[in-house]
Amino acid sequence: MSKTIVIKLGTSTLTHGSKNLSRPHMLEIVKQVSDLHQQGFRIILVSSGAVAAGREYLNHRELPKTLANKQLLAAVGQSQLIQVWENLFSIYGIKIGQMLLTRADIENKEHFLNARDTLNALLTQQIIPIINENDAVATAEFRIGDNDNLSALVAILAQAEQLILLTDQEGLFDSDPRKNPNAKRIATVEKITPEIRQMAGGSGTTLGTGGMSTKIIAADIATRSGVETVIASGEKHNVIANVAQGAEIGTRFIAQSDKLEGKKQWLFGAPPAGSLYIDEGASAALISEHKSLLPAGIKQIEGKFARGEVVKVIDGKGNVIALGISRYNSEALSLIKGKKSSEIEATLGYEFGSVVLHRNEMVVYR
Ligand SMILES: Nc1ncnc2c1ncn2[C@@H]1O[C@H](COP(=O)(O)OP(=O)(O)O)[C@@H](O)[C@H]1O
Ligand SMILES: N[C@@H](CCC(=O)OP(=O)(O)O)C(=O)O
Repeated sequence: MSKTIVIKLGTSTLTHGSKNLSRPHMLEIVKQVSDLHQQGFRIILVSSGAVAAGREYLNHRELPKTLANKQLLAAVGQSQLIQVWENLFSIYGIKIGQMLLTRADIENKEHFLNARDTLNALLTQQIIPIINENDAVATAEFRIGDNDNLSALVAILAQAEQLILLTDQEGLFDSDPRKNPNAKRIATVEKITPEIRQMAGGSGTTLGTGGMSTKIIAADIATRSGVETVIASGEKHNVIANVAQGAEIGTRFIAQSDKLEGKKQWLFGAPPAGSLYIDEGASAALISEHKSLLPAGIKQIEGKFARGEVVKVIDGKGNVIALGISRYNSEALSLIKGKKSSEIEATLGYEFGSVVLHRNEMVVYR
C-alpha cells in the first residue's frame, strides 16, 4: 500500500504570521498536497485555525478569555475554515471530508476502530480527510488540548509512516529562536531525551497552542508507535514533498524500533483513569535515566482504575511528568506502594512483574 502521511498545519502556518487565515499560503499547501495525492500518497491533514478563522469572521480584536467564548469562535470558525479548504482543494478537483474528534472518540477500542474505518473509507475514495479537535463541544475532561498531540493520535489511528508538523520555525532549535537569535537547528533526533525536552519552549504567538513542547510530546508518542516525525517550516517552498522524500530539512525524529505493541497504542488517546504521586528518586529515574516506574517510588494513589488503564504520574511539585499504562489496579497499588518489587508477591499473593509502569508503555513529558 502507498505511504500514509499525516500533515499537521498549525495556526502559525495557516495565518502566515498574520492574525487571519492566509488563503494564498493555504493554496500553496493545497498545491503541494495535491501533487503528492496525485502520486498516490495517502494524505491526511490535521488543520488548526478554527479559532483564528472565527476571530477573523466575527472581527474580534482579541482572543476571548472565557472558554465558552473560545468555543463560540471555534464553532463559527470551523465552518469558515473548512469552506476555505473545500474551495482551495476544488481548484485541483480534490474532495475533502471533515472529521472533528475529541479524546472521547478515541478513548476506547470500539470508538478508535470506528474512527479508523471512517479514515480508511475516505482515503480509499481518494477523499482527503481534514481533521481538527471538536473544540466547540470538547469538555476539559475530553479535550486533547492541542493539535500536535491530536495529530500524533491520528498518525497512530491511520497507521501512518510519517507525521509532518508544519510550523513557523525551521524545526526544533536548541533554544527558542524568537528569544535567542543564535539558536541552532537540530537536524535529527534519534531519541527524545530530557535535554531535547528542555530545549522546547512554549508558543511564540497568542494564537498558537503549546509551542515546541507539545510538538516534542507528539513526536514522542508518534515515534514510540513507529511513526517517523518531522517538524519543519510551513513557509518553505515545496516543504511537504521535500520532507516526504527524506530531504535534510527540519528536525527528523527517528521512529523507535522498540515501539509500543499496536494493541496498546490506542491507549494514549484514553483519558487518564487515575494518578500516581511519586518521590524525587523515582522522578529522576523516569526523566534522567529512562527507567520504568517501580512500586518503591510511589507515595500515593488517586482514583480507582483497573490493570491496563492509563494513569498520570505526578512529581513532588505537583507536575504531571508522565502518562503510562498501569500493570496493577489501584487497590493493588495502594498495598504495594513504597515497597520493594521483591515484596509484591508476598503482599498481594500474585504478581504481574516488578514494574508498575513499563518504560515502553509510558510517555515522559520532560
Ligand atoms: N526550541 C525551540 N525551537 C523552535 N521553536 C521554539 C522552541 N521553543 C519554543 N519555540 C516556539 O514555538 C513556536 C511554534 O509553536 P506554536 O506557536 O504553537 O505554533 P503552531 O501554531 O505551528 O503549532 C515558535 O514560533 C517558537 O517561538
Ligand atoms: N483546534 C484549535 C487549534 C489548537 C492548536 O493546537 O493550535 P496550534 O498550536 O496552532 O496548532 C483551532 O482550530 O483553533
